[in-house]
Amino acid sequence: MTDAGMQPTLKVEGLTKRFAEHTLWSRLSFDAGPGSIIAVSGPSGAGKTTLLNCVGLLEDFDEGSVTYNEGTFRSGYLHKSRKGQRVCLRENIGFLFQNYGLVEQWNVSRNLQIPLKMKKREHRKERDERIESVLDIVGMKGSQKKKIYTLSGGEQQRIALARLLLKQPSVILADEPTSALDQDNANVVIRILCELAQQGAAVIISTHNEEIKQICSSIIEIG
Ligand SMILES: Nc1ncnc2c1ncn2[C@@H]1O[C@H](COP(=O)(O)OP(=O)(O)OP(=O)(O)O)[C@@H](O)[C@H]1O
Repeated sequence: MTDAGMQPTLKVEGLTKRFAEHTLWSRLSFDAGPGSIIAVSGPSGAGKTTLLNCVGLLEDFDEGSVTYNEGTFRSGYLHKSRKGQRVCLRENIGFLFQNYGLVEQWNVSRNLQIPLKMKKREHRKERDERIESVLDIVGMKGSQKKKIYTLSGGEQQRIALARLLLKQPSVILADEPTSALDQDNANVVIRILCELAQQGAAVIISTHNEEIKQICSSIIEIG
């Protein structure tokens, strides 16, 4: 998944997840380098969402490790130190969820200021220009003042994509990002994820969608 000699952006080694006596998946290992698009595939209940949550440091796992450029997170890391997790989430990881993950009561512009604020204080004009530019890319030009709850699901997912374009995370974890969308909106999601990969992100997508699997450099089957 990475070129020989190139440092992977993300390294997953021997990852195992259990709920009580039930082992969801065990000893999963894979690398993801800049530009790679990896599908996570498997039947309903196989643990695709749980895998993305574990790789994205939102949920602990029972064995193994997840390594980003900043360091390695081993099983139990959530009980030890949350600082590394917070830095990694802020600097490296971007999510694209089925429920869009936006603050519904805020308008589009305020939602899109979150990644910009996290990076550095920018001048207002430059910030607004960048927001305008990414909204144009996702086909949502002029929507800055609209409240999120007034937008359709497809429009909300476009705003979530605009947020990824602003944040430029090195790893993007997308959980069934097209499952609730019509074909036009699904095409936008696929196009932007490909662009983000071309710009150097490693993209991991849980999906049942055959079109998405076709753009992936590899597929991880679970369950
Ligand atoms: N906190 C939890 N405690 C116990 N079981 C859980 C917990 N979270 C998830 N599970 C179980 O783990 C299994 C995998 O769930 P997950 O949502 O990861 O599957 P999935 O492959 O993404 O499914 P789908 O394709 O339907 O979205 C399910 O049986 C679920 O009930």
